[in-house]
Amino acid sequence: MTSRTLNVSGLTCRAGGRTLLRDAALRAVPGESVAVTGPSGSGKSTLLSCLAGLHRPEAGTIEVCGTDLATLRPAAAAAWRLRTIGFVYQFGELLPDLSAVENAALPLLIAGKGRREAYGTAARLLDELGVGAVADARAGVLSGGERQRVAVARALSTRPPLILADEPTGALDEYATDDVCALLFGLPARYDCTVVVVTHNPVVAHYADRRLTLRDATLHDTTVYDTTAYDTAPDDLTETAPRDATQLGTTDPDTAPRGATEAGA
Ligand SMILES: Nc1ncnc2c1ncn2[C@@H]1O[C@H](COP(=O)(O)OP(=O)(O)OP(=O)(O)O)[C@@H](O)[C@H]1O
Repeated sequence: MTSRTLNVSGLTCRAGGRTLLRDAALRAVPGESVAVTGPSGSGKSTLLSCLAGLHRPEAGTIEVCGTDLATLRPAAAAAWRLRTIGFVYQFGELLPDLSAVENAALPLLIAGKGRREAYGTAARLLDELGVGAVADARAGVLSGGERQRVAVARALSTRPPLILADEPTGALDEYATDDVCALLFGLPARYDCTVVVVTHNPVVAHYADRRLTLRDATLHDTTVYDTTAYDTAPDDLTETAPRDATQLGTTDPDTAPRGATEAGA
């Protein structure tokens, strides 16, 4: 059986006096990307916070790479997070007075790596991600697209199995958005990680293997599955659907994969 990066079930979460998630399920494997869309204030960022162990849910189980987050003590959680999760935010959130390579090396330095190793790894990653030329530039002068590439390098520097990105293209024009999407959604194939992206933008969501919509506290699978790629009977599709380990627990006939409701998924 494939080991899962994410194995979430029964997730119920409240914030600001509202229930944002009710009995949500989410599974994902290495090499897979998931986009989460939904109205403003529906709880998408809070979902990411739950996955990172930064927001404790009211109910449910969140396992990330086999670790049940409920068992993590706060002191251990930070070190676990550093090893396990890379974050990409809307504006890159780089330290503007540090160079690109210094920003990308930070998680490694915090993790206790020596300067030579940290800077060497960061410089290689910047090269791989197409921003080697600006490695020594101050982060504050980078373009939006460059900034996000450096932010992705920083997120990847400790080689975490899970990358969480919250509106990573929200501050970019359409060209830079395409560019950053190609990079971000290409990471699972290149680095065998799992990428979860929260976005308002359906164009961005379209890049993902799986698309979820959070609305009225329910996480729907809104992926359009290409059933023509399979020559199996419809009943078998729930077993053989693309990247079958992300399972979202929806029985909504409007949003479930074709064949899934007939199969009782
Ligand atoms: N720690 C908190 N304390 C109080 N309210 C919170 C907290 N975290 C989130 N909320 C509230 O929960 C709701 C969902 O917030 P969240 O940021 O998760 O939504 P979102 O879908 O990411 O929104 P947007 O797309 O606008 O960024 C909001 O009404 C927000 O004010």
